[in-house]
Amino acid sequence: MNTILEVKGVSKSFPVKGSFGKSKGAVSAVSDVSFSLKERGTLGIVGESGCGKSTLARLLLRLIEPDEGEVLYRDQDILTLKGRKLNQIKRKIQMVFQNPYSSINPKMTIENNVAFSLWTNGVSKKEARKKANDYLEAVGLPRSYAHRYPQSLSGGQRQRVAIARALVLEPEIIIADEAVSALDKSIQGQVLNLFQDLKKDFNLSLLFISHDLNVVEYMSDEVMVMYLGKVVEKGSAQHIYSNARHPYTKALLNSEPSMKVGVSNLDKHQLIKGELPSPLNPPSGCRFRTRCPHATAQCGNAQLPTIEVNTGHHVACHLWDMGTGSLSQNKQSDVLPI
Ligand SMILES: Nc1ncnc2c1ncn2[C@@H]1O[C@H](COP(=O)(O)OP(=O)(O)OP(=O)(O)O)[C@@H](O)[C@H]1O
Repeated sequence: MNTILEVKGVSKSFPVKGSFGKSKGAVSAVSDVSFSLKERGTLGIVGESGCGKSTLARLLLRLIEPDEGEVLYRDQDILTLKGRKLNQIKRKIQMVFQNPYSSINPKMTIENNVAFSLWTNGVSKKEARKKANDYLEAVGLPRSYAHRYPQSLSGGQRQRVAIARALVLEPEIIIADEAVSALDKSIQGQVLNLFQDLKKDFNLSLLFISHDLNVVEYMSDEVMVMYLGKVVEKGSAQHIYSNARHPYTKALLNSEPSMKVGVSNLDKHQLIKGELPSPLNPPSGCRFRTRCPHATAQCGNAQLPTIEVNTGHHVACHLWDMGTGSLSQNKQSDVLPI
């Protein structure tokens, strides 16, 4: 499969001001992140709240500008583009946000919500409405809903409208940022299946951002795990879920209750030890070292390499082959039971 999007060494810090506007430094939200998304593939991006997932998504859409790095869409660095050329590519990358209650306009009918971006791109009202109705149907909403207002729809139905609005511009990439997190568990599955169907029907490539490991496993061919703005591990979903090598990935997997039928791991459901360090002053070297039960003095070394432990499976940990299996096999004092 060809690469459709390649991200190289992207970083973003936000300046933070204290009282009287005095600078308190900068939050390192995304630090030297690189990955590629394959054409018609799904890359899941996973990590705890605050690890930089949404900042990364906003950087890819150029809603904010990175401090450094490259974002290549079909080999073209979109960070260097301006005007019409940039707009053409921006249409090809669309986003579905977490909250369907705030992301669609409550004062517009559903049809107009979907048609709006076509009007602003110069499509006639008649043509835009026709297309909007086609895409509402594609996401499973009856055409009779077209003249309704968002208030009359459930959360799942609103998210379908948000998906139709993203699709109507005929993108090649959809970035779904916590797109099912605000929905009831019973509705989440339907929306995930909708993404899977649409991906096939419209030849889409998906960047699927979520803090929910079960959701990411269900959706993704490849997975990237982030911690405090850094990539700690990436590889095929199979490698990550069956043979995780970074202590943070292992800890995350151990803290997630499985939703697979017949699997009960609630008894080993554990929280990761310690507090997330402040992104204003992240630890040097491996940013997970302050919470890692295996950390050594070497982990503070700023030049720690990322190691390819298997084809396409990269781990930012020099202890990747310690063979400890999982945190559940460590001393009980290393982990906190829920
Ligand atoms: N505009 C901003 N100004 C200052 N700090 C910011 C800004 N946007 C994000 N941050 C900080 O950057 C870090 C990463 O935030 P981000 O929202 O990208 O994480 P996330 O993984 O998407 O978390 P969540 O799932 O909670 O949204 C956090 O420490 C956050 O407080």
